[in-house]
Amino acid sequence: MSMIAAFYSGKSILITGATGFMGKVLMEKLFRTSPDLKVIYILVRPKAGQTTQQRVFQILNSKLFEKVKEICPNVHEKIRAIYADLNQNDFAISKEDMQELLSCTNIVFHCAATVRFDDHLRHAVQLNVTATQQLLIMASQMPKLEAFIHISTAFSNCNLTHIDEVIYPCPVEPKKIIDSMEWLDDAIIDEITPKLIGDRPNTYTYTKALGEMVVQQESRNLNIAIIRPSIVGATWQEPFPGWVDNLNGPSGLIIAAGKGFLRSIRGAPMAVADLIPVDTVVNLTLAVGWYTAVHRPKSTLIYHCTSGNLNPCNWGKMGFQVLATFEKVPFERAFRRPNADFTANTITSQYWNAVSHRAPAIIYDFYLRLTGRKPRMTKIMNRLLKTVSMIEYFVNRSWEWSTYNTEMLMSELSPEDQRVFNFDVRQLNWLEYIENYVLGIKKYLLKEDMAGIPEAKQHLKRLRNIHYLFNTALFLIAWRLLIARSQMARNVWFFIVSFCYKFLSYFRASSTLKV
Ligand SMILES: CCCCCCCCCCCCCCCCCCCCCCCCCCCC(=O)SCCNC(=O)CCNC(=O)[C@H](O)C(C)(C)COP(=O)(O)OP(=O)(O)OC[C@H]1O[C@@H](n2cnc3c(N)ncnc32)[C@H](O)[C@@H]1OP(=O)(O)O
Ligand SMILES: NC(=O)C1=CN([C@@H]2O[C@H](COP(=O)(O)OP(=O)(O)OC[C@H]3O[C@@H](n4cnc5c(N)ncnc54)[C@H](OP(=O)(O)O)[C@@H]3O)[C@@H](O)[C@H]2O)C=CC1
Repeated sequence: MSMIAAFYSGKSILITGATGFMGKVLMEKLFRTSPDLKVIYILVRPKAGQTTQQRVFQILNSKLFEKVKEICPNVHEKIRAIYADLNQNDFAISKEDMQELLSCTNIVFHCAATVRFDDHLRHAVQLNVTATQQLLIMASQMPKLEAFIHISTAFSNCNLTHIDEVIYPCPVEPKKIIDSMEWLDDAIIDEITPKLIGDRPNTYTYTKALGEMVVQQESRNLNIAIIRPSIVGATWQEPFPGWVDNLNGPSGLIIAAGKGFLRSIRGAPMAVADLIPVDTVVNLTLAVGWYTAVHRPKSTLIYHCTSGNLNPCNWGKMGFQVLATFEKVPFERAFRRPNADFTANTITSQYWNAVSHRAPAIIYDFYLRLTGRKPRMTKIMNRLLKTVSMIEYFVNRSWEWSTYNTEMLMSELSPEDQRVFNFDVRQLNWLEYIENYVLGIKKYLLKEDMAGIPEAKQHLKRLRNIHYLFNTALFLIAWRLLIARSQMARNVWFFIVSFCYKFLSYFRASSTLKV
């Protein structure tokens, strides 16, 4: 019997960010392994015209929850969706709901965050710092609380190259930042943002670092742990391989490469691609919840959930396998044949951006205009280039994260728990994982049917022929222009033509002699 699964039985668990990528996998695993848990409270806001109940209904009826519904048929009754907006005071939770949360919650998993790299500092602080502070204040009023697990990111200290499982202080105190966001206007915040984030690349990593400081400062006598995952990718094994439902991390770029939009990215092929499957993160999170509640460590422990030091894979290997998978299972209706590569520096990157990204987009938009349709490719390309520019920081560097606490926890688990809550990334076969990831993107994100693969392959052949035709035409035009202007080019041309003529004549003569 799994001790961790047994621990969650009968518990009331509060999850923030349950509608997000990681939150859904966390809920799924909890229901599948501990169907006897009492209730999962989730803080949800209405979104995209859907009420909180409709959102929960949609999640429970998704493919991700198919197994859960077999194991825990009354799962609908065990989820309590509480209307909440983490941007508001007291999260806009009603008095009755707040009372229930405070009096019943045993474990808190705080996953909610804004993960946008370019978020305005005010908003990023509100969600990643102030909301964390408020949740901790709530937690301190929960008499039955056994553990509070905060999800941060391994990149919260990406300004360092070696990162230990400790909290690194930021120069300005989070409380001062929170206060100043209340009275500074947007223009001033914009002006001071680069100074505040310093050598971090964006507001996301900066506010996640502030969030960790808040956790440390507000911990009081709570049992707290922090988990720092690196780049979270599709599921490795559970509930099935390759599940992914958003464009964050590499997923959006894999689509862009598979559809032929992304042809080059400035990156270091030998840099470590510190990807970590979402089910691995969730398994560690649940193990940490158990360990923190049962063993009550004296201080707040931080767990790195990374792959680089235990089972490294680099961007070159990853990109190569992504491209190899496109050969077997191409995406439908590609714009161009998938053929992306890493470039080494800014100059070559700008060259390829002009030649391989902007120029084809302009030509295609010209074609759309000619055929009476609305041009759209330049807009798509500009968006893609913006995304790429934000991600480049992470594909040009390698980091070393120590994993003492994570390895210590692994050794504390029983063999059964090590199997059911496996977070040993050394067992991960990267090539298999990446292939399943690409397949998962095709199935669950793009919702493409496997039956369409022959047609997708046929489409790629047509694109290849168009490509050859276009290049030949381009070459002939360029050559014709050159001949018209340069005596030297004319001489070369006549030399080649006469050489070919002599060559052919020789063969014709020798074949006549043989007869
Ligand atoms: C030697 C070997 C040779 C072989 C070579 C082969 C090489 C070839 C390469 C092949 C394939 C590629 C393989 C992988 C490449 C490298 C990937 C690197 C990924 C690295 C990620 C590192 C992140 C690490 C950070 C830390 C991790 C975390 O903690 S948090 C999680 C990460 N967070 C994010 O990823 C959020 C990123 N997103 C944003 O910040 C914003 O969305 C944005 C700034 C990107 C865009 O903002 P904007 O306001 O313009 O747009 P938005 O309103 O958000 O969306 C508009 C439309 O764009 C779509 N969208 C959104 N995000 C993405 C995305 N990431 N990619 C693509 N498209 C995206 C969105 O859906 C909207 O579409 P519509 O709804 O249709 O309008
Ligand atoms: N994905 C990754 O690569 C990594 C993620 N992390 C961390 O993991 C955690 C989860 O990330 P992930 O699941 O990928 O992120 P998602 O963007 O998929 O999910 C974010 C969640 O936060 C919720 N949320 C955001 N704003 C509010 C709000 N105002 N009120 C209520 N809820 C809100 C979202 O709700 P809604 O659906 O309503 O928008 C959603 O449920 C985050 O803390 C992130 O920093 C760490 C490392 C890597």
